Amino acid sequence: MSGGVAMAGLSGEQVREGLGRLDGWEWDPEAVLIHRTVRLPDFLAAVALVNEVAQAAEQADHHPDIDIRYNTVRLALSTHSEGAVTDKDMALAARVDELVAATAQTLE
Ligand SMILES: C[C@H](O)[C@H](O)[C@H]1CNC2=NC(N)=NC(=O)C2=N1
Repeated sequence: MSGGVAMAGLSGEQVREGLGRLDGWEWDPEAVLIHRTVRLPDFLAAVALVNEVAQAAEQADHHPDIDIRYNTVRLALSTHSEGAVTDKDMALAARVDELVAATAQTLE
């Protein structure tokens, strides 16, 4: 094998195991992604969270699909180059969880 980090798609069991260590993420095996939805007090708070996620994404060179609807942010992670959910998705999801946990206020 040449240099670089192997980034194999995770098995269903591995994805489930990973989700057990995350907060609020769900797996969509048909869409080949994991997703989490966060509700915030208002639109600007939603945009602020997305800005923090954007910084983390740039650092990781891994980028979620992001949907903002007023105060609700849906994040989806998949490794497009692999056509699979990988450890890169799990790692960024864990980072997102930290950012959400550090957010002043989230709504149920
Ligand atoms: C060159 C660069 O590393 C790739 O294009 C990265 C960028 N961000 C990415 N993000 C996601 N979610 N999947 C990818 O396969 C991916 N590829």
